[in-house]
Amino acid sequence: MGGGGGRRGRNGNNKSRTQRKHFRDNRENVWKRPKSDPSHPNSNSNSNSNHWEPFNTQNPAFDEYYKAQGIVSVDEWDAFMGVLRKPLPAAFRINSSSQFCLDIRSQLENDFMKSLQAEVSDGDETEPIRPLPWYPNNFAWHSNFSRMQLRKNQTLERFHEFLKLENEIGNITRQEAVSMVPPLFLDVRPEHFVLDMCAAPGSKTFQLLEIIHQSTKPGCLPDGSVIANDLDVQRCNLLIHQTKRMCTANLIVTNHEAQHFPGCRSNKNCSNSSFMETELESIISQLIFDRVLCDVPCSGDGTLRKAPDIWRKWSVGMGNGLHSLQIQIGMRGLSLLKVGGRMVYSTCSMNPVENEAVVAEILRKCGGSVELLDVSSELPQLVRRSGLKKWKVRDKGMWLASYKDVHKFRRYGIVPSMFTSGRSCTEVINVDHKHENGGDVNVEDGFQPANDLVTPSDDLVDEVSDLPLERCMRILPHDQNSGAFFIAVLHKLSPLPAIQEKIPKLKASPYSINNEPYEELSTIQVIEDSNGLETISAVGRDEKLSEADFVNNELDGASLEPDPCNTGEEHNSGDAPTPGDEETDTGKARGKRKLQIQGKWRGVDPVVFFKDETIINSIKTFYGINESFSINGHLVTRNSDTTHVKRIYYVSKSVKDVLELNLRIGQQLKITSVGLKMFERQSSREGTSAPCSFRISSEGLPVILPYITKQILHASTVDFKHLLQYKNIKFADFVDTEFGEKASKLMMGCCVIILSKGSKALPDSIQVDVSTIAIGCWKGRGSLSVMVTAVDCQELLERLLAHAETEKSLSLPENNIVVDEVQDVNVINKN
Ligand SMILES: C[S@@+](CC[C@H](N)C(=O)[O-])C[C@H]1O[C@@H](n2cnc3c(N)ncnc32)[C@H](O)[C@@H]1O
Repeated sequence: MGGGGGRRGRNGNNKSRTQRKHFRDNRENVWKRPKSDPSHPNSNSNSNSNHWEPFNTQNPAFDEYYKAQGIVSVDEWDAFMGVLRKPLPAAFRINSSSQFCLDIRSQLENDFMKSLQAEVSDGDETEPIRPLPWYPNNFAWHSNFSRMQLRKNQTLERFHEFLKLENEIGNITRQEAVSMVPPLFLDVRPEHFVLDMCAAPGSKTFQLLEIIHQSTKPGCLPDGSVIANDLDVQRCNLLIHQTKRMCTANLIVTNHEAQHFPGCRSNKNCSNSSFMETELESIISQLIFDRVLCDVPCSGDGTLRKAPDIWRKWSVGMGNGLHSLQIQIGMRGLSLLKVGGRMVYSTCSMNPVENEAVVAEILRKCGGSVELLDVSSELPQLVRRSGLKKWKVRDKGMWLASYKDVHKFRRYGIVPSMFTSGRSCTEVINVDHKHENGGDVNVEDGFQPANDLVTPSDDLVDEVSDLPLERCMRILPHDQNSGAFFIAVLHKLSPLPAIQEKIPKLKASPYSINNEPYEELSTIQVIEDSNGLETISAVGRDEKLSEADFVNNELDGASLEPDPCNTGEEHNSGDAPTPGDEETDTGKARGKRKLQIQGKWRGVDPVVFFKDETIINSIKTFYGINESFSINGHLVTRNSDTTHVKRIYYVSKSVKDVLELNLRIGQQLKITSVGLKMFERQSSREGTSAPCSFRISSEGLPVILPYITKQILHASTVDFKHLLQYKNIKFADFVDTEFGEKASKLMMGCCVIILSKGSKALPDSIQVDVSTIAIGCWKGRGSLSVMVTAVDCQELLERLLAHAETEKSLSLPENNIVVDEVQDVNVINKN
């Protein structure tokens, strides 16, 4: 496929030596920051200089800590640190459930791989882009350019534009390569019910949804679904924005502390239920999941190449402070997992206290009901290292030989589970007494606390874990030019034992809201019955947020555009868009205002089933929606006053079941976002005279398309392209006059135009399939207008042109007409 290369005359073989050199120089770039940055050691705060200086990538505490942990051998240390100090190459993933995924892969393989090589190389063998060998179907790619280079280097402009556009549409997702790994080990299938416990900003949620949606036919929804949870409400909004590109009816976004995620147990025999007895038998009575992703908050030192500021901030305390929370989240995840299910525990940290120590403690607590899986045969091309069997604990400049030192040196916040043995104080002391009695060396007597100048000798920590921690995986940057990650795959064999635990007061984590600690001292009790269903009782901080939590809070993702399906959307005074400008209301200022409004109403607006028969019937009649489309019970809104509903969302069967459960149990689940926007009230000037007051939204169109029998027409390729280009065409101006006539006879209001395969408009009754391209339009008095965003129009046009160019290059005689149409479009472009 030709992509856009030919059209823009960027075939690249004529690049000058200077340009190539410029590229090579750029590739050796290091991160830079303004010299006047006050946090920079060499900064001169009075200087207005525009000079950029390399980030400081030195942190002696980091070196000392990791040298002692032995995550790499002494020989490798320099290579490891060398790569860690280099910027991270960009990586991205093709959305495998996108209609255009094969086209995009082919464009990368056949166009960009070659053209980029030609543009940038001068005998340089390094491939500018290449598929990640361990990712299935060549759907994930590594680029040797950092994000900064992609933005700054002119020779890469076409590729950068391609990435930007496809990312915005949702056909690709930029994501750090190693962050793509945990969902792959989760072994998710389309029928699975998956919990993503700490999900924001949502790149892994997106991957999970892709897997769930894989190979679903048009108009069908998968049986499975994903609940994506995050404690941080602003990051939840980023997640909603990310996953909106997926157009899914199988996602629920919630806002809970993962360690206290509600079990939503309902009493099936509850007599005041509004459900029929027969229905009760088939509905779920508690949330238990087939798969759980536990990608916990962590110190993040695996992302040093992407976020070099961590060099300055890093301290041993970051990992130590999160250890207990990580265990709690892991335990909660396992208690919500079905017997036989898989949970992946992962962090983007290299620190064993956040990794092996957490996994070891989870295994100890679960006492044989959970096993650590050996997944060495899965993804064999992914280079990874075995988990550590022993590690060292450090606190405030001191190495601690065992938990006994914690008391001796008054190290609060250090818990037994951080140590390789996982033993508590009493256990350690008992062991020492045994040693004394047996004539062994008394560790305490002989122990000299290490200080910052002393590297711990191996005999300080001589214990080796007897748990199979080597089955954990640590991905290190210098093995395959990536970031670092830690992954452990757990399998639940039987119900968890009853666990009685004291949870110590936790330090504030980097993710806490307004720097408040997550939890006061509390007691948690987990009791699991023989079916694997459990109850959890805990006393914890109620994380209700006040309006003040939102106001003036900038979001770190600059492109954030909150999704209207968030709480409070019905209270927003924004006018419904007029035909032709659907979903174009994405200005940042407006986004911020909406966010504040969402904050105000968060937790107040429940999700309600939309049951207004008059409206539903009017929609069904207007679009001729086939009876086989499950509509009743699948529509929800956030406004119980249905006369003022602006948007109606569609939910899959599995999501519907969860919502019904949540209603029965008094809305324990705090739902931030749910459903696929399917219908939107049309309140434009034209809309008031339309017989149906709801139009079909572009997100919902693919799901309902096979069931629409009225207000639908097939357009020839040329007329379809003209619609995308001009946005509004008078009936008399269509090339195919018959089509123009048919369009004029549609009812006033929303209609659907399908691209005919071939040059002529086909009969309007043909079946839709995965390759069907359709857009929502507005039939007005004298013309048709598209109701698709400008960026969607652009992407569709480019894709159609790319197809036509491929066909042209194949020179098939029957494609002559298509080629003419391409020329036609090019001529229009020039004008
Ligand atoms: C490593 S990030 C998750 C990245 C995410 N899985 C992804 O792939 O995009 C950790 C997330 O945990 C969230 N978090 C922190 N503490 C939490 C808690 N107690 N419960 C739930 N989420 C929490 C943070 O807001 C942050 O978004």
